[in-house]
Amino acid sequence: MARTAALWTRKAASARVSRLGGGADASLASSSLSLPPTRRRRRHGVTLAWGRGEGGSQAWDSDDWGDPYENEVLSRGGDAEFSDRGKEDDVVIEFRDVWKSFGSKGVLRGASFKIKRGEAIGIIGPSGTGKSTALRLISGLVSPDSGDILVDGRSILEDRRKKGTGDGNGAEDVLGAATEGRAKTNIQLQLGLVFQNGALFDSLTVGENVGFRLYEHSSLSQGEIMERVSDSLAKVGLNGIEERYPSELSGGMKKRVALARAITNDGDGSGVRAEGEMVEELIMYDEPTAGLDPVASTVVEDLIRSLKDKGGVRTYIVVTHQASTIARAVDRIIFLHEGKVVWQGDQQDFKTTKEPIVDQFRSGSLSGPISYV
Ligand SMILES: Nc1ncnc2c1ncn2[C@@H]1O[C@H](COP(=O)(O)OP(=O)(O)OP(=O)(O)O)[C@@H](O)[C@H]1O
Repeated sequence: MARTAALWTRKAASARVSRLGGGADASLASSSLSLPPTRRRRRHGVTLAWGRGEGGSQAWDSDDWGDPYENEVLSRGGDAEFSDRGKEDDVVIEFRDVWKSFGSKGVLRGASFKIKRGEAIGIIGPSGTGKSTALRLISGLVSPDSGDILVDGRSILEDRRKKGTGDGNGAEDVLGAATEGRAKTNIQLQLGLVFQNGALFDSLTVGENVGFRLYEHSSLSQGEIMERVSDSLAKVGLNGIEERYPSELSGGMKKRVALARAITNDGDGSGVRAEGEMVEELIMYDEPTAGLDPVASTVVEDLIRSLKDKGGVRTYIVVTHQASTIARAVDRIIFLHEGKVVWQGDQQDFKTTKEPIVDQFRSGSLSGPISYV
């Protein structure tokens, strides 16, 4: 913590200035960055890598673009009191009739699905249908209004009931859990969330960005951290760029750096060791190829696939609109429409299904059940 605090102090002023792009995102960045990153990182226990906002490099996505303290609530895993009831061995994520609104806008409206350990899942569907929200719910950046989410068989609702004071759904309960949960919760399931865009600290070097989690959480020496950083960068095909700054990188490189950050494991969770390396149990990629040219997209798609194939990532979820990413990086597809799962199937099914919503989405036709009016 001290190391990052020093790092932060040294670079905070310029980081704040460089990240404030204007508008709503500026206030988000401002509120996010008004706290030292250590406090924020402790809140959700997931790896946050790519951020929202075209061209922006927000380091942290505070989700509701509101209360940064909400992130405190849902550190995933580990507490001995966390219920194992209902656990299915190979189901790593389960949504049970999940509802989520933002203000008066209903986003998820009874979404239910299961993701098994080892799957390469695509969550697709029309814009605004709640795909990114689903990732945020899994990572604990927001909490459901009703329904439940089981992470590795553990009910977040029950967890919050135990730790909080309310019924597991209300804001008071959330804050109650936050207060108590921070000290008690250990990370058991290694989760990584890779946001849509950069989310690199502009004022930190690539090496400092990639090693950020380790500076925050581990007791590793500087040398050990830099060794892990180099390993992660090598895995994404970016050897030797530790001293560069994000502004010196292309969009595709930034995405790969963010990916390297997501897989740089501090080893304090229960990720399983395989051949001496930590395994990320679940990585979630939010539109990892958005804005990339076709070849750069292929590089990222293959990288996502190869990180799993080589054993560094056990399960992943990709939210994407890109046909190439669906075809190349995904085995099974969950289709969301108007906040519900309307179709699920594998690649072959996706290509051939006559389900009207999927058919329209696939063809890009203006006529059909999907309406943008
Ligand atoms: N924190 C928030 N506060 C207010 N509204 C939000 C918040 N997060 C999401 N929304 C709204 O919820 C809706 C669903 O957003 P979400 O990002 O989950 O959709 P999506 O399916 O990922 O869309 P896209 O494909 O366009 O990225 C959108 O209308 C969005 O503006």
